[in-house]
Amino acid sequence: MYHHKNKCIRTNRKIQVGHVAEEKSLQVVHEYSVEEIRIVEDDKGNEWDPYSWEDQAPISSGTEKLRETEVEVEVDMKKDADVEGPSSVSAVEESEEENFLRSPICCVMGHVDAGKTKLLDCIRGTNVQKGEAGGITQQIGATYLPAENIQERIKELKAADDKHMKVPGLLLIDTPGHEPFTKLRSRGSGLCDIAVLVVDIMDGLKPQTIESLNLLKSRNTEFIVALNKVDRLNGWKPCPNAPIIKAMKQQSQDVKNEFNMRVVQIVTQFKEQGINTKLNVNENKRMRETYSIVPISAKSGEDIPDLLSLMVYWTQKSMTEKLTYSNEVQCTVLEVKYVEGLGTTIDVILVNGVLRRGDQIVVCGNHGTPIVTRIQSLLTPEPMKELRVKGKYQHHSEIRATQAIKITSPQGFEHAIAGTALYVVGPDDDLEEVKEAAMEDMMKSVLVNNNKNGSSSTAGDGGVCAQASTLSSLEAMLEFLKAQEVNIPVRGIGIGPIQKKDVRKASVMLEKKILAFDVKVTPEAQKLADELGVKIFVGDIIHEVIKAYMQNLKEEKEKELAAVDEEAVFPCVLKILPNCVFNKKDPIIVGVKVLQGIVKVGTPLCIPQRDFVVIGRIESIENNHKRVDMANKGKEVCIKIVGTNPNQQQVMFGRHFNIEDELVSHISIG
Ligand SMILES: Nc1nc2c(ncn2[C@@H]2O[C@H](COP(=O)(O)OP(=O)(O)OP(=O)(O)O)[C@@H](O)[C@H]2O)c(=O)[nH]1
Repeated sequence: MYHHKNKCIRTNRKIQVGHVAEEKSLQVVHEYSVEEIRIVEDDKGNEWDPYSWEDQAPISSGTEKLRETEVEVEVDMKKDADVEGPSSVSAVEESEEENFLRSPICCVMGHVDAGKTKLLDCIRGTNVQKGEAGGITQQIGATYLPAENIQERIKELKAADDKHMKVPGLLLIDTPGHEPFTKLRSRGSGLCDIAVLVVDIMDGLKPQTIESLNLLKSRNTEFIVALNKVDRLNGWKPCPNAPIIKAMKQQSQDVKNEFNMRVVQIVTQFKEQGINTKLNVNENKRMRETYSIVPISAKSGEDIPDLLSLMVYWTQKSMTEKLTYSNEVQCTVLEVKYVEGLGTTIDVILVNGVLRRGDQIVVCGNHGTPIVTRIQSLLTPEPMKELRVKGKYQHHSEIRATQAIKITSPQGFEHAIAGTALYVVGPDDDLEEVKEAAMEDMMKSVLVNNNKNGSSSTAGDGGVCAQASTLSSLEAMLEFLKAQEVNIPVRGIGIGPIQKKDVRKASVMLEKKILAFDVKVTPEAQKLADELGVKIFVGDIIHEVIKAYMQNLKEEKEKELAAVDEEAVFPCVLKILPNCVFNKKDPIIVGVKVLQGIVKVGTPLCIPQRDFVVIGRIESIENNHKRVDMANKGKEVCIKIVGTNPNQQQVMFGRHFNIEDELVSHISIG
């Protein structure tokens, strides 16, 4: 017996169970036929006789308001006989998993003022754009478009007749176009299955269009170009909601000429970015190689149905695997927001799985500790409304993906971090493991992002651990560390006070150093650090932490060289190889052949032919790009020579010595 707390509807010889997308429509997750059903009883105790339904007019979506009905369905299905479903959703999920598609997530991107919000307003029939501060999108908004609404919008299209909509809807995410919002943009685009790149036909490609394009390219995300504001072409005659071909027929030759000229210009601009595009006049069958351009007006509505239809049919046709619904919860925090009366809430995108009221969840916390709480309420805006816009929320006991949801919890989400994953703690999960996984995931993504954006931290095995009080201060610190003049590679990161586990992590690294910004070191951690030889540089100002680290590095180098001084110098004679002078002055980097003896790191070198002028000391030796400590007679290696005494005159290849001179170990130096 399955207990369906969802709304359901009866149709001829069938009962459909699912989630209500809006008053009159149901996102069907299971359909039982008359033959499968034995008893159906609703929450009022009324028994529904399936066999008499044949004679009744069907009660189906669009004909009457759906009732909040709790139904008990006793189903005579052998394959489901052993399954005890805790709720409607889980009762159906196993049998449906194979062929149930989730709604695609579509991210709307583009340069500032290209018309992203206006486009969404036009699709929804709302006016978010006017309500935004200065008309600028400040956060990522999300809107769910149920299939029924999409079908309504595209019903006039010829192509819609012979296509079947398999996805339950479309989740649209509006991202800000202003420069400071790069992080938000990458957050939104990271979630999306397909994107709409909005380009103003009058402006063409602008810096943030190119930035969005690069994000999409780096993530291999397919996209459609919405060439917006066609109504701004001089002399344009508006044709609301008309397909572009029809609208173009109404235009004068001058308008057509200007349109063609601008399209050619924009196609060329995309080509310059390595992207092939073409107007989507007939169906674009080579969409992966050639991206479609759909000319639209978000103001007067031209070609919007075509754009919607392309988004839906292209995703469901080409991304079946990606869109196949999975029970495993995949959920990302998009925004952390304080809402009057609700406290600090999180807006999440549920990509897969089900969230239920009362679920225990784990979310990454800004101070290094994860937030463990329970879902107090699951809220969605009314369908076709935006999550950002204040209004009435619908309350749910459970929600199946794909959806944008506002979540509240008893203690709020004050320190939750946007852009990180939300985990549900299942009955068999170990809470500690889930907490660790949540924080690990976040740390990894911060480090990967940092490395991707040009950090040198991947160079060699070296690198420090960086730790700060909050995520944003950690990100700021990482920015400083990778600045060209500093360039300190980072191997590990952490948030919050330095504890024993952080010291242990650093102790297994080559450098054994922690740079700590604005955090405390627990006494136990400091004790362990002393035992394990981990150096911790702490400070409230990033520059000072870096300065202390640099100073220590310099002192260590000097100590190393001094230690080498005390060692016996091995005699060697080196010949400079032709075309192998890579740096002419301090540090001199040259390829040499060992003619006599052994060349070792630390060996001071001089030039007998030039009055034994000392050119410096060998700091490192590389053989086939690998660091070595020494090289024997006959070997060809690359050596780096650093000056020994800052007060001495700098020796330079080409001025003080040249290719004919042999380099010889200087036995009496030090
Ligand atoms: N004529 C015309 N104006 C439009 C169209 N689409 C948008 N606009 C106008 O362009 C301006 C910017 O539109 P928005 O929708 O706020 O642009 P946006 O891309 O969301 O901008 P950000 O949120 O700042 O990134 C507004 O004044 C809109 O009214 C269009 O199709 N035609």
